[in-house]
Amino acid sequence: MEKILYLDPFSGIAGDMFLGLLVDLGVDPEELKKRLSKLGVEFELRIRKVNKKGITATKVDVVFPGKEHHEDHIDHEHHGRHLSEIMKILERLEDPAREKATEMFETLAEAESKVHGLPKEKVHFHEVGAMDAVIEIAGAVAGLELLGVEKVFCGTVNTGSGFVMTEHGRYPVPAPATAELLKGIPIYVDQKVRAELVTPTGAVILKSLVDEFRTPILRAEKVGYGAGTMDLEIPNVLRGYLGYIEPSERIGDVLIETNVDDMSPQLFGHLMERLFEAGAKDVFFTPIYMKKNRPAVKVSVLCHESKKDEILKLLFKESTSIGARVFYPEKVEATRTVKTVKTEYGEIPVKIASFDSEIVNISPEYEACKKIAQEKGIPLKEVYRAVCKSVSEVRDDV
Ligand SMILES: O=C([S-])c1cc(C(=O)S)c[n+]([C@@H]2O[C@H](COP(=O)(O)O)[C@@H](O)[C@H]2O)c1
Ligand code: NI
Repeated sequence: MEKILYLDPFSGIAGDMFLGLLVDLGVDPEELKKRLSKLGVEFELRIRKVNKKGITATKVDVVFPGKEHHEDHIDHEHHGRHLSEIMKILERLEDPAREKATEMFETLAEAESKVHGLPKEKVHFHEVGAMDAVIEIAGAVAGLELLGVEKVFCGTVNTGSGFVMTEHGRYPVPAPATAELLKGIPIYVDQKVRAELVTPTGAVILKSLVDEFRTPILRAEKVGYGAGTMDLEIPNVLRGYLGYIEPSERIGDVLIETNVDDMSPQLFGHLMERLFEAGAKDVFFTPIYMKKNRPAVKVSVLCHESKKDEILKLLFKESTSIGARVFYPEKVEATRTVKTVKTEYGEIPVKIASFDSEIVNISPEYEACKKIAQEKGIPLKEVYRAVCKSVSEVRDDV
């Protein structure tokens, strides 16, 4: 069954709140620190239990040596950073975290660039947030991997309201960069909570890591709370449910099929393009022989049931079909997690698929293997061999 995380941001989200939630849900801080040590940045994760209006939550503070209280003064060593400097740091991560974290910082830079009318390369990340955001964003990606979360859902996001002091001066809440990042995400500006509940880092975590903004029917195995810094009249925490989608929810997709025996082959390419544009998750054509051995093509379209009518209408408009069959397939998938194995060429992430509590597939992370093959000047298949050798030796632990 698909392991999911459902976020309930009734008090918004910031980078530290998301990290606190992940630890509260079971991420091992040592394992998280180990993955983040690849950044080559000296920092500590100060983790403690706090009480927010009666709710016990986990608070994570990113602390840089000698900069114990960076909130009350601009920390000149971390004073503002340009995108290029930050990218060099994030490039030290291993895939898939590297790719996702760099994409998230690009997104943050694009928002800041749009708001201030600056080219992305000239964007100057706000002093206090720059290095915190690096750790918080890389930690968010690594933490989801460590929890084995396969899909993230999120409810409507409370942005808070009022004004906040930033390096540009008093800014409206949500801050302009936050508002830019929250485009397309369901939000509400809670006039009763006069505080900044969503920061740009929190917003980019939602934008890049949430798969669907809706409340699924789920069964939670764990409920966690990540604490924010401020004390508000509401509990300033980010709540998250770790669990599984309820079977009835799994019938989210429909499979639409129709046989077409009198349509010019030229039209099939256009039909496929239009179906994908309309939001089909997959489209495929199967050659078949119908009654009296008439050659034909079975057109199959997989889409979310909310798209069914739109897809059916398009199918009838763009093909010669006037009828279709609609199936409600139950989707069965292996559970996927990422683990790191020690090999003679160093630690390499492997993707593990399990079904019914049994490992059914193990595949080395291609980008990480390719990087090692290039660095060591050895064939890629040699790196794969070393991974398979290590996996077979430690299969029980993997
Ligand atoms: O970090 C960035 S890009 C940033 C942009 C803006 C603008 O609206 S422009 C404002 N801020 C403010 O800095 C603090 C910390 O934000 P983090 O995302 O770094 O936690 C917060 O008050 C933001 O509103 C940051
Ligand atoms: Ni700004």
